[in-house]
Amino acid sequence: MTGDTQPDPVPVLILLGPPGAGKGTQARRLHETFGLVQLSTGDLLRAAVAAGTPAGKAAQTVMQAGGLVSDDIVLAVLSERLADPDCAAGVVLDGFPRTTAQAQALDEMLDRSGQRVNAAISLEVDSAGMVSRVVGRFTCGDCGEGYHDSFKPVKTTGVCDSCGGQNMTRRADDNAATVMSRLDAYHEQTAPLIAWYETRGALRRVDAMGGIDRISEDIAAVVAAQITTTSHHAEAAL
Ligand SMILES: Nc1ncnc2c1ncn2[C@@H]1O[C@H](COP(=O)(O)OP(=O)(O)O)[C@@H](O)[C@H]1O
Repeated sequence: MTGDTQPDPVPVLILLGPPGAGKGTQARRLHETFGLVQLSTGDLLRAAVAAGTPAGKAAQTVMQAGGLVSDDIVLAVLSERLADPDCAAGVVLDGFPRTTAQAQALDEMLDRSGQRVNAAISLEVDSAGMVSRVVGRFTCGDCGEGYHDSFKPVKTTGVCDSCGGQNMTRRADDNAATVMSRLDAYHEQTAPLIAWYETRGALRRVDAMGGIDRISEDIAAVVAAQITTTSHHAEAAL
């Protein structure tokens, strides 16, 4: 420990990139490789919608239209989840921050517990190809494995190749019209965060157009360096 009140710093990683860039897939792999907790504000909001909470009811219409949910709602669901004990292992944020105001709020939130963003990893893709990547994708609701009608079909319709589950799910907002709006929201409100983190020396760029395994390796190299740095900081503070 670094003192009576300050816990050791834990890694805080951010995945940046448009819808379809592979943030969810790569965040899941970072969980498997490094034990980092995947915090997806999209998942947290979808859970709130499914549970019919006031936040979920307010978010639902905006999500169906492909716009951005208000910072107040997003910050509330995120900070509640961040307070869970498992997040002390380190987190990978997927889909957050999405605006400069959210990035500032995150810095303030982390600052209060002596933490900081270690790296914002930008998944660099050709945006023009993202609509076809997103429309047609589906996920195993049991193990989380991702598939696509054209690019990665299952061997047996309705059955997960990975775990054998028969619980395939498709997101309501993965239709062409909503994806176009989500891409517009990304370019207008989220893409400026790339320069924002670059200015702060935290940006790491990864080419995310190749095979999933190669991309995972490139991301893992960035994360491994950050985790080493974080533990050195903790040791130096002893
Ligand atoms: N940080 C956020 N700020 C505002 N809205 C968000 C945020 N994260 C998720 N959302 C809402 O949830 C939707 C789905 O987000 P997400 O699951 O991250 O998918 P994707 O990155 O593929 O668009 C977004 O279109 C938006 O309406």
